[in-house]
Amino acid sequence: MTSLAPQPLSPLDGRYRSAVGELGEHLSEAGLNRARVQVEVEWLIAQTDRRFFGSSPLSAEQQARLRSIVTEFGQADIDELAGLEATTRHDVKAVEYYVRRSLELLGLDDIAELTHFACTSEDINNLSYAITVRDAVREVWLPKIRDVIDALAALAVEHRDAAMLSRTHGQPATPTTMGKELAVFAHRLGRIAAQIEANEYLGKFSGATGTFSAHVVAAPDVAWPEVSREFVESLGLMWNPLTTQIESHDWQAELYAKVSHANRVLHNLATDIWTYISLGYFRQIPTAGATGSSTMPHKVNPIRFENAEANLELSSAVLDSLASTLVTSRMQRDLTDSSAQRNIGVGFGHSLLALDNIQRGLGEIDLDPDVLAADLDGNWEVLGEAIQTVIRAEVVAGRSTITDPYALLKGLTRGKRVGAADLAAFIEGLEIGDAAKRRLLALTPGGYTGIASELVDRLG
Ligand SMILES: O=C(O)C[C@H](Nc1ncnc2c1ncn2[C@@H]1O[C@H](COP(=O)(O)O)[C@@H](O)[C@H]1O)C(=O)O
Repeated sequence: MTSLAPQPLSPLDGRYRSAVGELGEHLSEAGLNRARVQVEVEWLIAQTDRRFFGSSPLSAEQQARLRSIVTEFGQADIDELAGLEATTRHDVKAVEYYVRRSLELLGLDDIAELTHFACTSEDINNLSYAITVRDAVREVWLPKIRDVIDALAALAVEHRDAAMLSRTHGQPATPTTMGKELAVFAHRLGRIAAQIEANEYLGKFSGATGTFSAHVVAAPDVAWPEVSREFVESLGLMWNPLTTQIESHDWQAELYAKVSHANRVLHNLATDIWTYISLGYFRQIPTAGATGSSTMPHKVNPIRFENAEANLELSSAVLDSLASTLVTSRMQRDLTDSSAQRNIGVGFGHSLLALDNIQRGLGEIDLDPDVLAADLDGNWEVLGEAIQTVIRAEVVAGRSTITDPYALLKGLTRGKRVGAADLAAFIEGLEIGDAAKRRLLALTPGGYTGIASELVDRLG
């Protein structure tokens, strides 16, 4: 048999590449290496700007040329780094050699020894992860979830007044509107997205065990913590002053817990829409040429929502695992974080894929008002709550002497099918005020939605 290898093992890099490829800009091996080069280059510029060890500030042109190795980082550089790592067997050392070679090519060999100066690998790695994860979240994941929230909000407004039977415990319950139910999800996801937007991205830059030992022995008079803080902040990150060799990764645990939370709410949305489709509330718009079932030609399956469900579970499994493992490291460091962090893109990739499917799925469903109306019309007993509540108010107001209205309505409706005529006859016979009676007689299941429609208007 002909060998098929090498092939991508992950579907994110195979069939789903087009949906999640944008994340690779940041959360791939190449994205990480480019950020590592950026941190090394910026550290060189920061040191020369401060004239460390008699060095001179680089000219604007020299700085621009140095920074261009970051902005023009491409396949040739990826390959060169792979070649260097094959020798060093140390990924960050390979980056250091790559930067040194770039300095040579730029005629800046005199500052070569400032490359990676006083740094441990984690000084470069933690800043690179903070940069790449921040950019992936802000430039890719958050815009996508905002697209989904916008699509949900638009559907909520569209179906603002579409009365729908509720189901609590799967049983017919006080009606609502489809718009209000979709608005609940938009509201929940909006809150979580705002929390994710506000997540902190911390960075440490303090040497082999977080003590600035090498820094101080090389230059005792420099205010190293201040230099470190300024450098970390210059990368748009928040300075972490107190760590072991590694950044403590608490910001990552916080972020992944929030994204995982968003995943679970999205999962709830996906399974609810799936259920509404199954009830016939939503029709799926068939795509020309597409097949639902390989054997049952009539079918249009809710595959967008089922794909999302599975990928949200996978994403949360990865992100929960990262959030859990990253906050522990034996004594001053072990390398488990390094191995685990290589899967950050997997966690975000499955979530992004699910968001893409939900977004597409939301664009392929049509509400069927006739099914909603028929379901409401078949469940007049849900008005039992309305009637017993009005009777209570009438009793308190002195217009009725009915004792235990709840029991009265329970006797009429519990576990029974009650039609419009039954209820009308029951209401006619009630000892309550005329206005209340008229209000109850005018009520239908579809009209018993409270202020569900107006609640949709509360969406920002
Ligand atoms: O500044 C340092 O390097 C400090 C050093 N600890 C290390 N810190 C960061 N990276 C390290 C460390 N050790 C190994 N490596 C490199 O990690 C890579 C692990 O490769 P893989 O198992 O493929 O994920 C692979 O490239 C390894 O070479 C220490 O001893 O404290």
